Amino acid sequence: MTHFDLVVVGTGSGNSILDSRFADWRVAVVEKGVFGGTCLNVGCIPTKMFVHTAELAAAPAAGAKLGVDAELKGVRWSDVRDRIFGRIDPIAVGGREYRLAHADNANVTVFEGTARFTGKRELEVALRDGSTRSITADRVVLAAGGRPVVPAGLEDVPFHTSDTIMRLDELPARMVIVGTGFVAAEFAHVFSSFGVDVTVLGRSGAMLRQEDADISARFTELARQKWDLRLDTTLTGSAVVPGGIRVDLADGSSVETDVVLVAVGRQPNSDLLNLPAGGVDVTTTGHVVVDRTQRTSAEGVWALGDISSPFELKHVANHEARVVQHNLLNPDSPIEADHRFVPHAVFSSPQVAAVGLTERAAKAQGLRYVSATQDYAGIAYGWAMEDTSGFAKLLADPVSGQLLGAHIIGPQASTLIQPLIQAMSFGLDARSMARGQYWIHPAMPELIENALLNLPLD
Ligand SMILES: Cc1cc2nc3c(=O)[nH]c(=O)nc-3n(C[C@H](O)[C@H](O)[C@H](O)COP(=O)(O)OP(=O)(O)OC[C@H]3O[C@@H](n4cnc5c(N)ncnc54)[C@H](O)[C@@H]3O)c2cc1C
Ligand SMILES: NC(=O)c1ccc[n+]([C@@H]2O[C@H](COP(=O)([O-])OP(=O)(O)OC[C@H]3O[C@@H](n4cnc5c(N)ncnc54)[C@H](O)[C@@H]3O)[C@@H](O)[C@H]2O)c1
Repeated sequence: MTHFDLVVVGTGSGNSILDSRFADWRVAVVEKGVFGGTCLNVGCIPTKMFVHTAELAAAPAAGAKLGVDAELKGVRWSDVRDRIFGRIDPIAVGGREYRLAHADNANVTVFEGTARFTGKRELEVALRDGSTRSITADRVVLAAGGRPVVPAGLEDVPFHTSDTIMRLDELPARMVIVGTGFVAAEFAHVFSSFGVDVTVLGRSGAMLRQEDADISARFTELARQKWDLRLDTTLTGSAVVPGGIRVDLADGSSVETDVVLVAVGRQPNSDLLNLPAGGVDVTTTGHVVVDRTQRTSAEGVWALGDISSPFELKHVANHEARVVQHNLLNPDSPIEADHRFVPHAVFSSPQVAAVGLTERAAKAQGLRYVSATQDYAGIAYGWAMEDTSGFAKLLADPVSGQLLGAHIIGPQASTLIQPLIQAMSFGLDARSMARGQYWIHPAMPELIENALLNLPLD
């Protein structure tokens, strides 16, 4: 049994905790998979590299209505894939090497295997070579993330998740995507832009239904023009058939495809950790229970990121890692995580970005609010793009002008949202934000300026 000052389980955001301030701590890092976790290897970073490439592939088709006749000659899938992972894989390898061998990490022991609790702050690691190691620690950080959920009905066919779909050997002609959330919206955009015939299956009647209803409705309407949307139905079964895979739906229809991508959400990896032995409580969804300082129910055990957060976003995992880092180093002056205004963006086509309350949530909370929208079509840069479907929607307190929620669907939504996140985080009211600064003309942020001015404040 080896004792450590600190054990970190998971090398996604957990890996960023360690720096020179821990140089005289005895630290163990446990990783069962690839160094760097989901975001680097199978999440945010490669997906956005594919999304950017998809936008280039889609551009010729979009040019025609502006009078530019261009043609997509082809997508060299294996070159795209190998360029992206040729950049990412060495980062994961380098991160592993750094922890294993660099002088900065003389105090760090890396265990490559799966950790599970055997007692309070006592862990057993099943190493990849088949052996086990028992370790104890004064402090444990759980940063073990989550994994894709696989629905029933796919027992008899091969299928992909976001973990594997980006490494396909070749681009298929047809793809069925099960799910209508972030992963479905982003990969439907990527693969359809590359020429794949995409079908999306959803249980509910809309895509991105967690978004504000106006955004979800607009996204669904646009998605229907590009992808075969089969909504309000569920997958009941599937079979391998000559030439592909048949997916059967509850409405009695079926779809034939070459590849199935499952995108129905993620579950925390808490079940791999034998948490009851460690005294660590979980919610009914399997998320580790944490207080505002990221402490779990077990003394000396902290958690961060997807294993404990319902947000399942990298910027949240990184923020929580900084909170845990501070609290490990400064136990007498702990800080709290700030989850007031957590933004997100869906990098599909169109992009969607949001922060704060949807109109549905504002109503449910009984808040007094006013709302306003501004179409891209009504701003000069929107004319330049000939955009006819994008808009921003703001919700604000009618008296104070404080923003309650902001929702954007359209080009560069993920960037345009940032000043609104800033305004909400620092309490800047809509009037001051609109008129207390210059807005560059005729740039896209005029969308935000006009949406702010459209708010019917008291
Ligand atoms: C396809 C996709 C796209 C995404 N895009 C975005 C995006 O654009 N923006 C955004 O903000 N977020 C995005 N996310 C979400 C983001 O990737 C996650 O929120 C983030 O990576 C979570 O970080 P984490 O450190 O909590 O967990 P992870 O990065 O998942 O790290 C957990 C690590 O723990 C290891 N582990 C698990 N159990 C054990 C165990 N018992 N013992 C040892 N090791 C263990 C795992 O192998 C893993 O390496 C995306 C996710 C996916 C799937
Ligand atoms: N741009 C980003 O920030 C980004 C991108 C990708 C993923 N992510 C993160 O990863 C998480 C997982 O993404 P996701 O798209 O898998 O989940 P999600 O929660 O966004 O969407 C899952 C969808 O699948 C539906 N669903 C659930 N069970 C189903 C079933 N049996 N059959 C059909 N549909 C079903 C749900 O109703 C939901 O609409 C997200 O919550 C997000 O936080 C973020």
